[in-house]
Amino acid sequence: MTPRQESRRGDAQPRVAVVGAGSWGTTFGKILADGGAHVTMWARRPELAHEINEAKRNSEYLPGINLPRSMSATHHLSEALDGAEQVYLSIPSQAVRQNLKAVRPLIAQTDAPIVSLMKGVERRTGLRMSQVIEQELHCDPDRIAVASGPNLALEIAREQPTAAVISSTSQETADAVARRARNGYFRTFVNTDVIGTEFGGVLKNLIAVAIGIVDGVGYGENTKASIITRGLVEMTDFAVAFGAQPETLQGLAGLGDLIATCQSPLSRNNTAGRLLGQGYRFDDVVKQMNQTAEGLASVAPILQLAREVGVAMPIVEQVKMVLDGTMNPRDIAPHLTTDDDTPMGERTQNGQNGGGGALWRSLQRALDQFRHGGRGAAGDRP
Ligand SMILES: NC(=O)C1=CN([C@@H]2O[C@H](COP(=O)(O)OP(=O)(O)OC[C@H]3O[C@@H](n4cnc5c(N)ncnc54)[C@H](O)[C@@H]3O)[C@@H](O)[C@H]2O)C=CC1
Ligand SMILES: O=C(CO)COP(=O)(O)O
Repeated sequence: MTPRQESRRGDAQPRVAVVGAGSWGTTFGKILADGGAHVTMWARRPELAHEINEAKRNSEYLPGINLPRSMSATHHLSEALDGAEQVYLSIPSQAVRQNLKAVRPLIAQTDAPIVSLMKGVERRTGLRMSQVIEQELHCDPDRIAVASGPNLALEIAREQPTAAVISSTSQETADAVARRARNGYFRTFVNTDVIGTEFGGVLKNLIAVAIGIVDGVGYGENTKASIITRGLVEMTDFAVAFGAQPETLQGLAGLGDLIATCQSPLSRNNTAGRLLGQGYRFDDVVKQMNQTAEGLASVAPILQLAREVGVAMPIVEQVKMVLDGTMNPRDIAPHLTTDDDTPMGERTQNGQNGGGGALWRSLQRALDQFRHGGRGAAGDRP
């Protein structure tokens, strides 16, 4: 039975499409199917589409996981997108623009929300994925949503209880996507801070690479806790400089994802860092990774963006030096090595963590409520 015929059987169910059948795309497809949708996956390789259809498995990316009957797959993009009321994208960030060129004519007649599940920036332009989508699909930003949070695919595929955040500049779009993408083990919160939500997902990957490096070297919990804490400061400074709400970085898409990714051996960014810390060269690490580690491609564009807005990112700078082979992984540390003699305050550049931070936050909140007719824009809300 073709995916189209199979989906006709479930016509009462809302239909959604997931473009990309790797570990996160397939897991998200399962989330949506377990939430009541009929899901059609687009897989680049026909043999993977065949395995999902016939065996209800994706053994390469999600070993041991049985997929729901209401999930099917095709390697024809047009079949996957046909009639979809929401479209989810889950392919490596560097391949998104090129794939969107094929998606565009196929969804020209619909106004289905487009949801980015990705956590990288485009290397060449430094653009976030929602910006690339807006450019390539020529669509209203209110139609675009992003999903983020502490979401290690295999744990969720095993139905371990997890929270995530769905963000869109349109509250209506965020709510519609959050309602569709939830079930008994996956709870979605919403916000309208797309910049903070996307940058949270991108930046935590870079800090997770740093954690992997020190883990590989053999350093212990003090080093890791120091990097996580100072890493969150770097993430917040960077994102706020680009217009994010600081609260978003304290939520699921910031601190939440930072904790999950830095702690888990399931994280590919963490794993790539660990190999570097063990002494493997960058090229060898890339060869060993058979799944996407977004952080490796995002380091350079993020540092370029940081320089443009004058934000210091000492930990990310050191990750780049280790990747480039210009710093011994043993020398990576949670401080700026060139600034050792100058005592620094611990707070973020926008004044978080202190009295100034509280004042800043209440001013932001007041402004925010004013802008949104009494409702705050940031903070993860059910
Ligand atoms: N795996 C996870 O736990 C999570 C991943 N993400 C994000 O999801 C995105 C996708 O990651 P994963 O699914 O984990 O990666 P993956 O490596 O498991 O799968 C990537 C998929 O994209 C396909 N692909 C690779 N190059 C392509 C190209 N040029 N054109 C079209 N398709 C291509 C692959 O065949 C594969 O199906 C990344 O941005 C990642 O940061 C977000 C949350 C959790
Ligand atoms: O984003 C993730 C968890 O939230 C997955 O992290 P990795 O891409 O490092 O595996």
